[in-house]
Amino acid sequence: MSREIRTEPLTRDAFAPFGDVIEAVGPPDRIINQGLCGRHHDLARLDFGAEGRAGISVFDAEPRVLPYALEMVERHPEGSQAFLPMSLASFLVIVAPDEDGRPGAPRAFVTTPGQGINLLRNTWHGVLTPLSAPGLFAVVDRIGPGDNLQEHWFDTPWRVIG
Ligand SMILES: NC(=O)N[C@@H](O)C(=O)O
Ligand code: NI
Repeated sequence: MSREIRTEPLTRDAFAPFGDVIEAVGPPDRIINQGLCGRHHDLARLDFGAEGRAGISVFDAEPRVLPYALEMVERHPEGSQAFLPMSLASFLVIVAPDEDGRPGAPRAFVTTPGQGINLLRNTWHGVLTPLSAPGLFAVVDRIGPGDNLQEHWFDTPWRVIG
């Protein structure tokens, strides 16, 4: 079985089982600030559980290049995790379906500049992978008690190609 994953463009529909695409697309839901700002409202299914709260952190991640060796995926059983780039640049988003507690075949999406993403709670995903510098992202995820990280290391890495 090929261990290659070809990247695909990020679309709302393709990503919906895994999370949300956060972007200003189409007409804004509301015009605010005396008509000088369009609000694209409530774009993500955030979830921090009963014992958690929302936190905002900044990730400064090293850029990766394709082909990219995907050695592991992880997931956060207690909450969602959103990545909002602090620069107009594409980045790689790798997710995988769950199959009886293990990740199935991963999918690799490439965002367009201006897109951010929100991962639903317990969604298998690769760690943050910018494709250019600076790899600066605002990250909205759960702050709270308990272990919110489960990792799965592949016996053989997947090879993500463009
Ligand atoms: N561990 C951590 O905070 N980051 C990862 O969850 C990630 O998805 O990058
Ligand atoms: Ni994560």
